[in-house]
Amino acid sequence: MNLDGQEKIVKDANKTIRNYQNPIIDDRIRQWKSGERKEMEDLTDVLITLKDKLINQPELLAKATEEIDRVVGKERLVEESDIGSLNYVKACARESFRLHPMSPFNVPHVATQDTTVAGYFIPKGSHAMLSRYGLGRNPKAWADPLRYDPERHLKDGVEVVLTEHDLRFISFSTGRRGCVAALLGTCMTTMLLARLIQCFTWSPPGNARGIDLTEKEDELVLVSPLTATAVPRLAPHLYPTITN
Ligand code: HEM
Repeated sequence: MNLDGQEKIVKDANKTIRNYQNPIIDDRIRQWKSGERKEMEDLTDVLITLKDKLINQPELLAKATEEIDRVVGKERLVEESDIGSLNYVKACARESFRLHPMSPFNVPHVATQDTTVAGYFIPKGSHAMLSRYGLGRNPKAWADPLRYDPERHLKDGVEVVLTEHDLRFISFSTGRRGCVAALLGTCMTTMLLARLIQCFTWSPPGNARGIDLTEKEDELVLVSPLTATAVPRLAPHLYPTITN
């Protein structure tokens, strides 16, 4: 959407920020490469080491598969009634929501009156945009924020949900304009993920050793299209067939 020509304004603003930031980042990359820098100090260091951290982690997939096999078995497909017992699968979905929002910002909202949020004065009429990306990867809210770690959402005896009441990430937003269908969204997301895991054994394509998860510089999408090999792991009669 390019309402009121905002695309050009945002692109120009990004260009200004990049002109300022890039020399700092380039210098930091040089310091890591030369061995001059060894300790992570701030978000720039975290981002530079992202590529190493986002290696594929087959052991996590194995845990999710094990949970589905234990709760559901291999004789039937995952049903909605299983969702309450699939805490690890939901933790994986929740971790993906945190780390990989499908858009960098929530829909803009306009302040209808002067207000103060967390010490920041927001005058009436301001367009407020919440950064999903900035919140989900905020090192003050999340330890080791760029690590894909579903376990961080697991607490003994507590059912995992995809909403985040402390707003440390904002997939469904909140308040009067928050998503009215968070429960349905949770159900659809969990069912889809659980069935993809239950029905197929996933591996990198061809002889590749892993899947390249590097993100584009200015967008949240991957540099290379995501391709993976899926091999059915259930009895053939469990796969719905398409009939015309
Ligand atoms: C994983 C799935 C979903 C996610 C992450 C999601 C996320 C969101 C977010 C962030 C908003 C707030 C937008 C804003 O700031 O104005 C929103 C609003 C809304 N969502 Fe969802 N949504 C999901 C699924 C659904 C589904 C399945 C439905 C309906 C069947 C739905 C219906 C709505 C409606 C009607 C609103 C507008 C609420 C209002 O402004 O009063 N959402 N959603």
